[in-house]
Amino acid sequence: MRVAKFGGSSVASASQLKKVADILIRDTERKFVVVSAPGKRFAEDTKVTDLLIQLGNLSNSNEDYRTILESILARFQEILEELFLPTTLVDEVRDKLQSIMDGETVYTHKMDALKATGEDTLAQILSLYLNSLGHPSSYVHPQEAGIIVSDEPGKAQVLEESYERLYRLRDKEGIQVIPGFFGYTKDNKLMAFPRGGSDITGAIVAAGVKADLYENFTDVDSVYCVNPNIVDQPKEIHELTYKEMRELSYAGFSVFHDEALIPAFKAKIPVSIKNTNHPDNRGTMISASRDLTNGPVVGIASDAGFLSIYVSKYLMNREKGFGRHLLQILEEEDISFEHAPSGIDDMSVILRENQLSSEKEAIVLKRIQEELRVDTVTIERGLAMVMIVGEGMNSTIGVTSKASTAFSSAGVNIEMINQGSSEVSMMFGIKEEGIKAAVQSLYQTFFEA
Ligand SMILES: Nc1ncnc2c1ncn2[C@@H]1O[C@H](COP(=O)(O)OP(=O)(O)O)[C@@H](O)[C@H]1O
Ligand SMILES: N[C@@H](CC(=O)OP(=O)(O)O)C(=O)O
Repeated sequence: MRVAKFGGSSVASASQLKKVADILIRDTERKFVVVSAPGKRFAEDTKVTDLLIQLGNLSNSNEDYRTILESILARFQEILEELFLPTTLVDEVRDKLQSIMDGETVYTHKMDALKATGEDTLAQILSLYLNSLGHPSSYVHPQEAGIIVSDEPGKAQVLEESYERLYRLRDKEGIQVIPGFFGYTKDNKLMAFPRGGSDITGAIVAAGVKADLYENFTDVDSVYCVNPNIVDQPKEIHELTYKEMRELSYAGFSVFHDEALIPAFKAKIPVSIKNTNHPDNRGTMISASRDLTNGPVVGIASDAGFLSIYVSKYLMNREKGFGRHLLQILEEEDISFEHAPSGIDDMSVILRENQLSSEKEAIVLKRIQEELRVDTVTIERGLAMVMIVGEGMNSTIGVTSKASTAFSSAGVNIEMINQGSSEVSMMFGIKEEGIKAAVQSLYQTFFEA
């Protein structure tokens, strides 16, 4: 039994949905389907989720949202018409969006409820379409499926009890279509996962129903060893371990959500990344182990939007509780951190830039100065993290020196190295403007030399 998740690009239009139906019909093992909201049909297009967020923002600021609302409804209308399905669903969606914006109490978190409407509507459309083709299918709402999550709007996390509830879905007949991207709290509040979170729903459903395989259908033939938007036609990766994929996704391989690896990993379900447009291509298989035949480095990921808080204080190494106190200040200001490399008299804390608004920055700087009596505290924005990943990499001599040479030949200064805390990755902090040159040079060094 398999779970197939189709991303936004795979359900962006009626012609894409026809490919989805073909894939499902071809293999009766595909009993569970998780879908995203319609994504981009062409490069300059806007994802339905982004339109829904714009709708929410306009409504919150009491601005005219009619044009956006109509363009959202038009996306669904067009799909329904081209699939020869009744368009009555469009009126239901209009009423629903309107009632969310009017603040009906059932939708406690307005933005989450609006965002969820994209996947919720698409799941209903796909189920209607499969039935119209003569393949029995049912739409299963996440609440009915039993996807129970924490009360964290826009960043919900699944609760353990969901898995047992989901297991009951195994007995249902036909293809079950579940919308991705959201679940419900114990007290029935709709909560969305982080952006890109339909991958997470797919992994949760796969773990819950104890699937043999979780297939993640997208718009690329495989996971490539670098982001294809940085290097043209990079090499494909056919096998990855959970650990490798988790690190690569975290560090910028947006093809699969990093938080989707854990449920699959815990339940030991292999994940297959496939292209909806070329479903017969091999794709990428992610599992607990792989043959270590293709060199120590399997992928190079990069992500921008980080900042570093640098503090120095003479004899910091002898001051008990310094690190704890620094991190406690961040905790008390509701800021999460990503990395914290340290030296004898200094320590840096790396955060995502969106964690620290300019108001919060002033508060944090003041608190660090006053409470920790540091010699220096500075904040550097505009940083990027470049991660090279591979099982066995840290036990291979010379990887760091090859990587450093690649950075220097690209003319990119390394601001920070974090090596060794993870068994499978090495991370370099650089200035954002160096990303492209650094990744291209690393690609040449590890994959083309
Ligand atoms: N290393 C990588 N390998 C493959 N795709 C990548 C990689 N890094 C970034 N991507 C991007 O991820 C995209 C697919 O992910 P996403 O847009 O979330 O798809 P979907 O619409 O299926 O959810 C690709 O089109 C590609 O631009
Ligand atoms: N539609 C949501 C969730 C998602 O997973 O989308 P996609 O499969 O297009 O990445 C988003 O855009 O964030």
